[in-house]
Amino acid sequence: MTVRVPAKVNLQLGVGPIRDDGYHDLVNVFHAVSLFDEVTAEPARELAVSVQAAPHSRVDVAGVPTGDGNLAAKAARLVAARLGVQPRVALRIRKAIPVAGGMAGGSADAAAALVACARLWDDREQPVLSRDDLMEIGADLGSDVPFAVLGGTAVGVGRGERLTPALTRGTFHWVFATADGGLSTPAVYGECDRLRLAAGETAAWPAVSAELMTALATGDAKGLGGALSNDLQPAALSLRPSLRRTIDAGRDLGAIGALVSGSGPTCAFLAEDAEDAADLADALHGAGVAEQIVRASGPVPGATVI
Ligand SMILES: C[C@](O)(CO)[C@H](O)COP(=O)(O)OP(=O)(O)OC[C@H]1O[C@@H](n2ccc(N)nc2=O)[C@H](O)[C@@H]1O
Ligand SMILES: Nc1ncnc2c1ncn2[C@@H]1O[C@H](COP(=O)(O)OP(=O)(O)OP(=O)(O)O)[C@@H](O)[C@H]1O
Repeated sequence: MTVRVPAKVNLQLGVGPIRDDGYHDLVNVFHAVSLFDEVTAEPARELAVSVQAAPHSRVDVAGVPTGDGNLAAKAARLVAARLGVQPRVALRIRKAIPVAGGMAGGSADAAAALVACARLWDDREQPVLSRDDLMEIGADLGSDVPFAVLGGTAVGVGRGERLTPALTRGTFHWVFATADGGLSTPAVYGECDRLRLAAGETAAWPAVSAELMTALATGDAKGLGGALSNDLQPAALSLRPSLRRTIDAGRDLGAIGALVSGSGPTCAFLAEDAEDAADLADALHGAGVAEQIVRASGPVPGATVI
């Protein structure tokens, strides 16, 4: 049983006030792009996880846990518990999504494991667990996991786990610049709070950008490029100042939108069409401002059995 699962970029990440549980209320417009991890689930004597870079990808998997710390292992345990079976499965993860890169790679693997294990253990005409059930289980694993199950483009509120699909038209063409070494998501949220406090700002309640929704619904790439926003970007730039040079290079080289992806350090650039994306990717490669340059398009479906 093999499941393919996409990375995400956040088209709008509005970060509201910090809540009593330590999370921030968000307006989080997720967009799934064609950069995929694959997770294969096979019956085994006991739960085991192996991780490798996908063929032709140069993802550094050294920091990814292979034991119970792996989000895919946690996902398998939760599905087994819900179905009342033992989690006797070997999970083989092949990663093309950068690790700790702000593209939700760990969440993607968790979503893939949810879908794969449900198929393996709940294989009847009327499955006990629906896609909605898997998204609900996923929310306990991480705020980004439900979206990796759903895919497409969607607006997330609460911690980002309560999702509504968004209307989109056509395909958007992206170039991603990965960085050497990741950024910790809690550290980036913490830096966002620190910067706001130091500036005497109180976090406003975020609202969905009408301009962004219109651009998505009409397939207007230029409009989308102008409406991209990420409240975590100042924090990511504060923790990794070299990203400023990457963002500026992308803009100078013709990107119609440029921002840090989620908590970073991957930077995302929007191009007008596939041809411009290829030119931009070549130019960014030549500029030497990133570890790797990767092209992808969106929206694409969420975790899918292949
Ligand atoms: C930055 C994003 O990737 C944007 O989609 C997400 O908001 C982060 O999602 P994630 O990696 O699934 O994060 P989680 O595993 O749920 O939370 C990790 C940590 O990020 C911070 N966190 C996360 C989500 C949220 N709405 N507010 C937060 O403050 C908290 O410090 C939390 O302890
Ligand atoms: N299957 C997995 N793949 C990658 N990292 C994992 C996995 N399971 C657990 N982790 C841990 O999670 C950390 C964050 O990884 P991840 O790649 O999900 O970050 P991210 O893409 O920045 O996440 P997000 O965009 O959701 O904030 C890693 O450093 C690693 O220790």
